[in-house]
Amino acid sequence: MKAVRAHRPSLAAIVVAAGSSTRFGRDKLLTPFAGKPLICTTLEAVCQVPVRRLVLVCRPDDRAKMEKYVAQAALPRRVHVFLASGGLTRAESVLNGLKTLVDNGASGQDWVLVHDGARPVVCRALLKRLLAARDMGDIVVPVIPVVDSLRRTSAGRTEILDRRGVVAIQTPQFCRVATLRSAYLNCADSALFGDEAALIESTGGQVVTVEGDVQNIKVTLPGDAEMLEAVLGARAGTVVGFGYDVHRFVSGRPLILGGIRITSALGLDGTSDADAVLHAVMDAVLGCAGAGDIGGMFPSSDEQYVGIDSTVLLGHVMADRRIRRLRIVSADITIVAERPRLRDYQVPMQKRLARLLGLRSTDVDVKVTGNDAIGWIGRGEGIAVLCVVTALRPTKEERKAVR
Ligand SMILES: Nc1ccn([C@@H]2O[C@H](COP(=O)(O)O)[C@@H](O)[C@H]2O)c(=O)n1
Ligand SMILES: C[C@@]1(CO)OP(=O)(O)OP(=O)(O)OC[C@H]1O
Repeated sequence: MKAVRAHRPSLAAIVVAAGSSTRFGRDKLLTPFAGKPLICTTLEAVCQVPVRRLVLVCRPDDRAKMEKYVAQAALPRRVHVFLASGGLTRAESVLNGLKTLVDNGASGQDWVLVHDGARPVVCRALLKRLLAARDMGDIVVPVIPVVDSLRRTSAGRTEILDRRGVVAIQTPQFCRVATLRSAYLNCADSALFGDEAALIESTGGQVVTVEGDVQNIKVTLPGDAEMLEAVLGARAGTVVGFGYDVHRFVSGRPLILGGIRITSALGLDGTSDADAVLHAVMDAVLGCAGAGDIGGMFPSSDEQYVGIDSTVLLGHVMADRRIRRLRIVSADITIVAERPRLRDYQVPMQKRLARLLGLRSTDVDVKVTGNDAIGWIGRGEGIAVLCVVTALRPTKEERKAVR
């Protein structure tokens, strides 16, 4: 989040994410959809065109979480992200974003895309249509035709509305920084306007429309969650990664599995804390990206890994560029151990793993089984863990955008 020096016209984005999610029922922007918090998907989507400065406008209470999600998002290296505080209205939030943009070196001649944080699937083709129409008016907006019949309801009575020529307005809305700034300066009450196009038009500016995209949905109602998952799933390909790990029981070490301390007379031997569950999970995650294994990433010959907490290693795996580009969708784990009894730890492990992987606990399954007293596992000499992780691979467009 460092300052950028002013230069000839460049592209910026303001993403407004300071709403209260009242109609959705929980904080939709921080909720994972198809394995990624919604806001990360939106930020990645808007950066499919060469954005240099990106202002994320959020509620002051969400600032720390948003900083974390910005760091998690797979954004191109050219993008400098700044956070701004939201206001009481959308207009106030956009104005705060605009001030932050200008304070961080954007010039009036720069171009800005103002986008709803809750529209995570804006496609590159739509962004390019906006950029191509930049000189045709004062602000460019995407629109889609209204296909349903319309009625206005009031006090129990309804009246038919003529839908001919009626379009629904989407975001991003695209204009010069100076155009947006002067619209705010010249408008008595910007809160009266629902979007930037209405505001700019009210001060005499010309609005240009381009074709929007029906998939560019604004996640608003609880039912939109399924629609969003379906759109994201349809756009990406599923990949599967498999992981396997074995560690030997020894005395004098704690037993840690899935990031949870287990009551046991014996622990597992290893360079690290020997958390075989996390090791199998990490290998499965890496497998989804074709990124090798943990032995290659964290060699046992390297002293820095002696006694290391495996949740720290998982943090490194999740922060790897190749992994950040994926959407981890599910993890299915089987622990093969004759003893100790692990049944009571299944749910705590499931919850811990879900948090570490950024998943809902229903997307993680932890199974435990013995080995019918057969062989080395049956004799209680060690344990084995198997794990399958599924993930969505980014679309070709997303891969091109993040180098
Ligand atoms: N270390 C273990 C192994 C098994 N369990 C629980 O017992 C069930 C039956 O185990 P099998 O060895 O017959 O597959 C298994 O589903 C687990 O619920 C356990 O708690 N700890
Ligand atoms: C976790 C690492 C870290 O050096 O070591 P160990 O704890 O020995 O675990 P193992 O699964 O045998 O090897 C993977 C290593 O990356």
